[in-house]
Amino acid sequence: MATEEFAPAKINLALHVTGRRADGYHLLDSLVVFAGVGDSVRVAFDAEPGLTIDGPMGNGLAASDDNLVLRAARFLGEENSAITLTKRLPVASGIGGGSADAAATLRAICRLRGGTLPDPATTAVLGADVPACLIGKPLRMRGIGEVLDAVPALPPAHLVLVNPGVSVSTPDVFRALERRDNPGLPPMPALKTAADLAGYLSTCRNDLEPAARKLIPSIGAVLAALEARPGCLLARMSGSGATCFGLFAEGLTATAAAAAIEQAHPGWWVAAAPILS
Ligand SMILES: C[C@@](CO)(OP(=O)(O)O)[C@H](O)COP(=O)(O)OP(=O)(O)OC[C@H]1O[C@@H](n2ccc(N)nc2=O)[C@H](O)[C@@H]1O
Ligand SMILES: Nc1ncnc2c1ncn2[C@@H]1O[C@H](COP(=O)(O)OP(=O)(O)O)[C@@H](O)[C@H]1O
Repeated sequence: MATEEFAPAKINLALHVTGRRADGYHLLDSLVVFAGVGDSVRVAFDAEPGLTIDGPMGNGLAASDDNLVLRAARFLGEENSAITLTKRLPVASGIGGGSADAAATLRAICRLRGGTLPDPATTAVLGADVPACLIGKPLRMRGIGEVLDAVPALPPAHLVLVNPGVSVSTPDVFRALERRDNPGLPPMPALKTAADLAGYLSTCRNDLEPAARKLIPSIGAVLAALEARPGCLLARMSGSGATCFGLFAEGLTATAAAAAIEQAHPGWWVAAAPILS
């Protein structure tokens, strides 16, 4: 008995920091989508228990007890699962790879058991991004990540994701914020085209970007490389960085932009993928 689940990259198309709780966690207002690039998690109940990590980004990620896939298995009381994680997303990069892996593990275990998924809000103990990753569809994320609302259908659009090869500590970025009382997302009008989506996003922000850019100056070069590509409608940082996305209307244009950036910057991680609906 085994099953495999896709763990798509989480992208914060907009991320406003609107306050701070007494426990230090930040209140967010974020438009979150998922991209057609990600890790894979394979779970088996009838094999030697443990975690095996492979894939191009597997180096440097320990298969230790605190790995989010093992924490997710323990959350469901299935610590004796055999799990293989194929890591394609860069670690600590603002696209929620660990949270996506945890959510994929929860989905895989529930599928194997033939049971229902846990209430997403209860999974926030695994990480603030895990509830959103468990739903895996475009949504508005508030609270510290546990308040999730559906958003009107987004138009078809493509992303080019670029990471300069530098990992970022999420707590360090939150600590470096100069303001924590910013306004929330503006109301979202009907968005029919990718250009409409870019127009709306241009009225939004990623409030973590200035702090992240101070810590990782190469984020500026990543944004400039995306903005310089033909067809790039808008470029922004995702999450606490350092991964940035460029928004494109056409898949072929996005693929061409990704190829050009990869050629010019061999040390960067680059991927082109559609926004999942
Ligand atoms: C910033 C975001 C935006 O989606 O994305 P990433 O950059 O991680 O992808 C998330 O809120 C990150 O979620 P996640 O990575 O699951 O965070 P957690 O493990 O729960 O928290 C890591 C640390 O970040 C800080 N933190 C996290 C979430 C939040 N709303 N406020 C915070 O202040 C806290 O210092 C916490 O100890
Ligand atoms: N399966 C996993 N994949 C990635 N990171 C993990 C995993 N399990 C634990 N971690 C830890 O979680 C931290 C955040 O990783 P990640 O989710 O990739 O960050 P981000 O949300 O910023 O993209 C890292 O410091 C990493 O060591």
